[in-house]
Amino acid sequence: MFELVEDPCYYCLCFYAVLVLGALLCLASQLWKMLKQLNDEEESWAVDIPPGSLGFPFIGETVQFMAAINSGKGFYEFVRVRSLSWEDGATVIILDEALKITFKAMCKMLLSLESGQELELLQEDVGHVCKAMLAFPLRFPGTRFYKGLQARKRIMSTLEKIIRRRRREGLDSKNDDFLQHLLAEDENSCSDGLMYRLSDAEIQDNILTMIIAGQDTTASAITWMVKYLGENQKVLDQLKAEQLQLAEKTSKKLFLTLDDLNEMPYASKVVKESLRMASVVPWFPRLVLQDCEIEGYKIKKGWNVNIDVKSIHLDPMVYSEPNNFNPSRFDDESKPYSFLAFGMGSRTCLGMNMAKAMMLVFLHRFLTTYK
Ligand code: HEM
Repeated sequence: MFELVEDPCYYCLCFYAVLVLGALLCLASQLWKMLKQLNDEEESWAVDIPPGSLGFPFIGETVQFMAAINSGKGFYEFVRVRSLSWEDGATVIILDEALKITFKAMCKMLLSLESGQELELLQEDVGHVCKAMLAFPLRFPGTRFYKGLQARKRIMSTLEKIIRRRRREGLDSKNDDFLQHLLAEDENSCSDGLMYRLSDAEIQDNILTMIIAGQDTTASAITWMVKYLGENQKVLDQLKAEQLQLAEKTSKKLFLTLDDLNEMPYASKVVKESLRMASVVPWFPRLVLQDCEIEGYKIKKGWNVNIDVKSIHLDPMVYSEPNNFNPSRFDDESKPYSFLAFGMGSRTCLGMNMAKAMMLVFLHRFLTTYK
């Protein structure tokens, strides 16, 4: 008969092994919980945080930072590659970026609003209103049209608050913008009793009209301009030379001035040629006020007619080789009524100069800052 006698050391070993395994499992589960918590927090914040990476848990981007310090390029390289998100080779949707730029510029000019939550909410709501303008007018919750109406109400109440704030601050406040001028005109018209006084609702409506008329149009003009430049290397080279030369003079300034814009003769022609080819507003509807005849055709009073701008801009009788992007065609004076990008006559675009300025500033920054 044998009796199995086990070595007490064997029990000890097993006991320690179980203990170590338990401790490892415990550690792993704690680590897992922490990582999950970090991940959840990151996801819940991801909507609001700036683009880029937070790096690894705990150590962040310390390794990359140390590598940059020790590299020949110096530590600022670490900041540089992270600050210009357009530079990381990612796809840039020009229209989206241009919409942000033009919205900001418009709000600054109209309301001196440059950043903050009010601006962000306004931009979102203006987007809803623009979509609703092209939607089927169904006033049911959930439809695009309904969302646009709700967004318009919110915009109006934000503008109302801004107007009230302005009136409280007094009209001699530091803001020199469109709203301030409208309010000042209003006060004057009240005191001399000669002019019609705009109600606050009319002022709000005017401001929203300007934003809608100016944001999308200018952003799409910028987008077309970038496309045409991308397809025409010679034009791009000539334009870049002009802008780099100007940049030498303006590099110490924070802002470009009107005088600087006047020193961009070639860029101005690039803007004009882009507007000609793109015809952002391709036709204008008009109501015929009296019977008339055009080139032998009788046009009756009361008819709706459209002025077909695109056809005029691409007519070979008006512009030679109209499908070629050639800014130098504007070296010579254009034929009368041949350039209709901003309309003509009493309804000419009110924001024409602002739109041209936005496009020129965009070109300058785009060509002197990015490849
Ligand atoms: C590249 C950008 C732009 C283009 C192509 C453009 C084009 C036009 C055109 C073609 C008209 C005349 C429509 C017609 O005759 O029926 C017009 C009118 C108008 N535009 Fe612009 N526009 C641009 C930018 C702007 C900006 C930035 C603003 C505001 C700051 C603006 C405000 C207006 C207003 C208020 C009218 C109506 C004028 C009136 O009916 O008396 N536009 N625009």
